[in-house]
Amino acid sequence: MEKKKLVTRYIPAGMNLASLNPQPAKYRTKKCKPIPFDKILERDIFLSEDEDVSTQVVTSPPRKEEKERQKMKPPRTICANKSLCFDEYNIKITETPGFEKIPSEPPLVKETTEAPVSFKAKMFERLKVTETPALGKIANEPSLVEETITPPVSFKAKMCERLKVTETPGLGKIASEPSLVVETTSAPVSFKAKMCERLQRHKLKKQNASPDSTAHSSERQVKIQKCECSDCDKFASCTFWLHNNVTFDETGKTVTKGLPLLKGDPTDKEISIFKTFNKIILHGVVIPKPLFSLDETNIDANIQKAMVKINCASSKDVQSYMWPAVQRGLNTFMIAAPKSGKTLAYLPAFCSFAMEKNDRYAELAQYTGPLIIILCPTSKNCNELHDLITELVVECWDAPVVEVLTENSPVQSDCDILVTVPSVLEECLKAGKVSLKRLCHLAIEDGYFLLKNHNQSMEKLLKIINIAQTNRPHNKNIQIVVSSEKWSSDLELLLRKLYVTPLVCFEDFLEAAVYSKVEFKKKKLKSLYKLFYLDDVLKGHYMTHKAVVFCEEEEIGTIKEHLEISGVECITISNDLIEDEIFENEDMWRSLPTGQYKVFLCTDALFERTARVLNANWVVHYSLPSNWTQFQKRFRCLVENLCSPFDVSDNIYKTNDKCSFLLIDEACDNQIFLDFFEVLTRNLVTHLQLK
Ligand SMILES: Nc1ncnc2c1ncn2[C@@H]1O[C@H](COP(=O)(O)OP(=O)(O)OP(=O)(O)O)[C@@H](O)[C@H]1O
Repeated sequence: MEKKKLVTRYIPAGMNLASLNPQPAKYRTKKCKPIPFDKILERDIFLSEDEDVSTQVVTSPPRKEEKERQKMKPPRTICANKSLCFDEYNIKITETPGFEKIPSEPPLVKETTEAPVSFKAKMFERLKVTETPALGKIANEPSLVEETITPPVSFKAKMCERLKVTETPGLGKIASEPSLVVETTSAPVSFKAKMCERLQRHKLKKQNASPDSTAHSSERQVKIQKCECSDCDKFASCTFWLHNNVTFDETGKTVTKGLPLLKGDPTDKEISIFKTFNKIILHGVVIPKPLFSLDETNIDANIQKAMVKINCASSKDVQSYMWPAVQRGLNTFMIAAPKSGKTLAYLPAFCSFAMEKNDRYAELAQYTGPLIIILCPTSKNCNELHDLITELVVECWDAPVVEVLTENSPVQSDCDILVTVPSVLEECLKAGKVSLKRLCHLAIEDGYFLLKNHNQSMEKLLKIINIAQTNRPHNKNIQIVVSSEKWSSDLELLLRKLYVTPLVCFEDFLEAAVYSKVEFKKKKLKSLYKLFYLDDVLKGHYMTHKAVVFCEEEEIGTIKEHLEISGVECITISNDLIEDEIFENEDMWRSLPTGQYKVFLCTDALFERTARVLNANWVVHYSLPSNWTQFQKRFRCLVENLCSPFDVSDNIYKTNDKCSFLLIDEACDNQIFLDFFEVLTRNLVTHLQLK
């Protein structure tokens, strides 16, 4: 049926129409029974075909004239119920398909003189009929009907209240609820229009939810009334981290979700490849081909120019592997020394992503919130990072919008890169000032520090991001990049919990040993007894556990002699050997079969001249080196036996599979000892909880 707009006038809710505008007796119906609202026919609401809609009146005529006009008018049969009286008052109804059609056609009844209260009653009646669990029940309808003398605002306010209370994410909020309450003198049509629009939206969403609309997707399809996981329950009941136009609770709607950030139960044996490239240890399911210069990457040309300007045209060791990995969207953990280029390993790629947002993330254009979040330990770090980004994008005409958030304040809606600290992000999410709907990349600077010292905020953020990611109405995943100077049990927990196993990259052999759960043993004793202790450690084990012993140059002769007297065979390299002889010795040691191993005895300086002493099981620190860096480098001898925490079984310590023995005597350098002690404590406590 073709719809026509109806000319009518505003009747404030609650006003007794009969008293305002009494009808001549001849037009009054005889005790006409009110007809329930849901029985009203479409034709009762719309004008008949021959009605001239061009004569729509927008303003009410003067009351006297109007009365006269009413008297002259023949009785109308437009409304089945006088309480609607749409044709007689200037209410302009813009009926939309959102209103349900009324199926049965009751006989038409002439206009009645019933009070406008019935309009409210009908509205309630109608709402009751179309009641859904999402809208909830009206608690005190009868009393509402009685309140006909209350000002019109109360009806609207109550309706608003009701809508507000029963609001669900599926229905979305009415954009301007407060104004509805305030605008008590404006025409109720706006309220009605909103109701219509809302119903229409609801109906449209139902239509759009046909399986075909998402059938093309190859990702996980989750049928959402509400997904059955408890996370979704949480999401449905607590929407503070997302704004309110997400549509998840639509009956029968199929939504394609992205992969979660975290998984429920960690599984073993996930990392299959462990590779060592000169100074870099990589562990991951896939290891991308390294790139050694900027022009091999897909980083934006203008960002490359900026990198060249700051003398970063060729990659640092970590960057060689991280540039391609980050570019491919892999989750990555990089553990390397301070100023080793960790930030510039991911930042240029992230800035490029933000600049390509119109192509790369076209489907996210309708959402707000940052595409990239970078979490730093302090506000100072945030500002430094902001400066670095500015340096990188200075030449770009389409530079991303970058915002540093160091206090709880609203984030620009067009922000692409948000740099902040965990506690502030947590607060902003709670306050609904940041949306995660567009988030596709998350960088955690100094992961060791953040997971240890901001563990509670980090815990919440990771969980919230995980929930948000699995409940967003699109299938984009969130890439996570963690940079850190140290490895810890907190990082291990995060590694195990990430749904997509990351590529782990170490530039530090000691940190890789911590990662691989090498057992660290220490013995404090007088230097006189060190030789005897060394005997004890090696005798009976050295043939089955390849050992490298580090000592001072002047100690080599004594140790070798002592060990040989005890029946422990050694291979030594000393300063008087030329390169070829060193190579021969290390080659021989490398190729010894199990059960016939010999101890490899060397100094730090000589060890640095070797390239292939990589497959030891034990590293014995007979003497400490002069600095911490040399100490860290000693762990290179274990590198071929390192494995991921996924591969380490519980009884690893009982097998003495990979061990470090530290002999501490009077000559021990205090600082190295303290640093080493700190390493020992790393795996003792896990601060993060990601249940
Ligand atoms: N490829 C490169 N070539 C030359 N210099 C580089 C390169 N990458 C980074 N640098 C320089 O190294 C310094 C540190 O870089 P970056 O901030 O990326 O390291 P980082 O490991 O993240 O540092 P931090 O320990 O402060 O976190 C910067 O001054 C930067 O200019």
